[in-house]
Order: sequence, then C-alpha cells, then structure tokens
Amino acid sequence: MSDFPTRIAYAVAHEIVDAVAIGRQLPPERCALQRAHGRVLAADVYAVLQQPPFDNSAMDGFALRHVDLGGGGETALELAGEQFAGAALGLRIGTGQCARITTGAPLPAGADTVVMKENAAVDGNRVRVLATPAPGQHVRRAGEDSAVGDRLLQVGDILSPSRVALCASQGMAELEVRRRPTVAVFTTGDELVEPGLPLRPGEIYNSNREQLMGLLRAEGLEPVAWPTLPDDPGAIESALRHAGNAFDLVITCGGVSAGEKDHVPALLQAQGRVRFWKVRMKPGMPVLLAEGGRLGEALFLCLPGNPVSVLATWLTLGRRLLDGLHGRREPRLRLHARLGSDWHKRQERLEFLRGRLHCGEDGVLRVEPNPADGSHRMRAAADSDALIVLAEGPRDYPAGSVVEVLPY
Ligand SMILES: Nc1nc2c(c(=O)[nH]1)N[C@H]1C(S)=C(S)[C@@H](COP(=O)(O)OP(=O)(O)OC[C@H]3O[C@@H](n4cnc5c(N)ncnc54)[C@H](O)[C@@H]3O)O[C@H]1N2
Ligand code: MOO
Repeated sequence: MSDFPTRIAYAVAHEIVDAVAIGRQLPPERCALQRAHGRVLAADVYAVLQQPPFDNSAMDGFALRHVDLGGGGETALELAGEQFAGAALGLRIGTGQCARITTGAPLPAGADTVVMKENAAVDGNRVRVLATPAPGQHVRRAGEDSAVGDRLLQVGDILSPSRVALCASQGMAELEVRRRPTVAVFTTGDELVEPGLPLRPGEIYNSNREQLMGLLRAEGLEPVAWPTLPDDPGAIESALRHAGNAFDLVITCGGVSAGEKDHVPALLQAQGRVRFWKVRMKPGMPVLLAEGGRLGEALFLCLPGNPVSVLATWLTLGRRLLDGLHGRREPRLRLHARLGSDWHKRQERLEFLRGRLHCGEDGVLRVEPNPADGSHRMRAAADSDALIVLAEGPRDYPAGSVVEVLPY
C-alpha cells in the first residue's frame, strides 16, 4: 500500500494541487509599473484620485452655458478665450460667452456643456451654435469613473494591460505583486539527443524541453533548462537535490511511469513527500506531484515523457498549480464547444483529445477532434489549438455534443 493518493480522479488531483499551492503562496514584492504586466496583485488597489480628476471635454469644440442657448434655433455666443488640454488657465464663462476647448481640457468655470466644432461656426469672436447640444453633453464629469477610496482591483487579480493602465491613471509607479516562482526544467532519458546533433539508432531528439519552456514562458515565467539527465538514479538524485534547494518549482519530464528506467517516483517516495502519483486521465496518467523533503524546499511536478502528455499535464495541472502559488483570484476562462464529429472513447478514463477550434457566424464554438490520439502524436498536437476534455465515464460522444476545451 502506498501512503499517498494514487490513480485518483482528475477532480481530486485538482483539489490536491489547490491544497498544496495554498500552503505555498509566493511572497509579495514591489514591482515597477512597467514590469507589472501579467503579474498577480498581492494587495488591493484603492483609488487615491477621483477619475476623471476634473470636469473635462469629450470633444474638440466650444464650452458653453446651456441656459444661453435658445430653444432649438441657432445662437451666437461671444468667444471669451481658449482652454486646451494641459494646465488649467482659470477661465470663467459668463452669460452669452463660450470658450474654445479641446478633448480632455478642463471645463472652464461657468460652462456646463460642449458643442463639437462640427456643429458650430466661428466668425471673428462670435461662435454660432448650429445644432443645440443636450444639457451637459460632451462633458466628462469629475469622479464619474471612480471616487477616492474606491477599491479598483483586488488581491489575486491578473494585471491585464487595462489594469496596469488603471494603476497608471492613479499615478502609481510601483505595484505590490506576487513573486513569480523560479522554475527548473529537467528532461530525462538515455534516448534523448539535442536538436542539431547527430542521432544514432534508437535515439530521438529532445522535443519536450522546448515544448515545456514555451509553455512556461507563455505564463510569464523564466524557466531554467538543465542539461538532460541520463536514466541513472545517482545522477538524477544529485541534480534534483541541487535544483530542489535552489528553485521554487522543479519540473521533470519522463521516467515517471513503470519501466525499469523510471527512477523519479522511487526517488521522490524515498526522499520527498509524494502528494499524488497517477491520475485517471489519458494522456498524462503517470503524472506525480511531490514536496521535496530531503531533496529541498521545492515542489516537484513530474510529467510523463510522451510529448502530448507533457502538453496535457501542464495545461491541466501545472497551470493550476502556478495559479494557486500566485494566489490568482479569477479562474481561467472555461470554454465549451460543440464536437465537430462523433468520438468514441476506447475506455472510461477521462481523455484529452487534440482539436481545432473555430467559431462560425452563428456564434457557436466548434471543435474538430484530430483522429491521431496517441500521446506520441506530436504532429496532431501541432495541427491543433485546443485540448478537448472528455469526462470520465461516458464513452460515446455524438457530433454536436458540448465538451470543455482548453485552447493552447
Ligand atoms: N507498463 C506500463 N508502461 C507504461 C505505462 C504504465 O502505466 N505501465 N504508462 C504509459 C504512459 S500512459 C505514459 S504517458 C508513459 C510515460 O512514461 P514516462 O513518464 O516514464 O516517460 P518515458 O518512459 O521516459 O518516456 C515516454 C515516451 O516519451 C519519450 N520522451 C521522453 N522524454 C522525451 C523528450 N524530452 N522529448 C521527446 N520525447 C521524449 C520517450 O522516448 C518515450 O517514447 O509510459 C507508458 N508506459
Ligand atoms: O497517459 Mo500516457 O500520457 O497515455 O501517454
């Protein structure tokens, strides 16, 4: 009997990943605004300024007092000055007057409405208003977007460009974000050769490293790739111990299944604390999650060697672990699509297919499963842009069935 969960359901793997991550949330750090894109906020953001900070014009035109406009017909007003976007000049608009104004310029005192220049004609210092604006038209009111003290963003929010811009509009030059984990990436296997070098019979090129590095970088991480490990328990232990003491997250790939050369599970069972090994999903079944124990403080996420298993386990479990470590508040967008053709599962295990997404003019998202479903079929993964999640249990999925999809 193993003293850790094994052959667990996908949903249980998610629960364990969440529990492990919550106990290891990364500490906050200050970060320059310009570097905050994509980071996760570690503190709520409150407005220190009202927005807009002052009443201002939404159009290039003339600021006026609405009471001065006649009921519907043309009105001539005296041009009393100009206020462009920039320092407020302290202009005041009196009865029968107006001021030239540009978009974003502070509204002169007394004015309450803007007529856009296309609806006005200038004749010396007279301005004829050709089409009467509604009261208050084209004025952006101070504070209509936010008031001082409003909570603008919350702990755990991802800093999208709009959110970084929102902080910039508040004058914030630094933000409190979660530190990103440091990540070491290992590929293992005596058969692996680096692209660019000659192959001998029985050997293959190492493709998983680049796949993993790309997937990790897409999350904004800066992973460090270690030299490929041979299928040698001593070499694996030594390298993983070094990494386990120096990184937050160690990701290995290969050597995690049942073969004579699969040394990773035994090492982590002996030296670390395995949180689960083997999830009832295909591909990716032998995936293992462990705390380092005597191998160091790091978390160890050990992915199966088959290339599509790497993709599936990272997208479904790895990213979730990362989100938990970051304390990400909003879950990633969950998408569903209609299957473009029938699919029959050969077994009951949860299965990830690869497929291509497209959204027709009817607004319905559809996904066409790729028939090459082996976990070594990299070309099918490359021809696709989404994983299709077929839940544990049902085996027959007629075309048109609604399935979850994970774009990649
Ligand atoms: N008797 C059993 N055999 C296998 C089982 C099982 O439960 N019992 N599980 C199968 C499943 S499912 C998977 S997935 C694989 C996973 O095996 P490992 O994680 O031990 O991975 P390896 O054996 O090292 O490699 C599997 C496969 O992938 C190729 N590979 C490995 N690393 C790379 C790389 N960096 N780049 C490209 N290709 C790589 C490797 O050559 C193998 O072909 O085990 C099944 N077997
Ligand atoms: O689970 Mo393995 O990942 O089928 O190929």
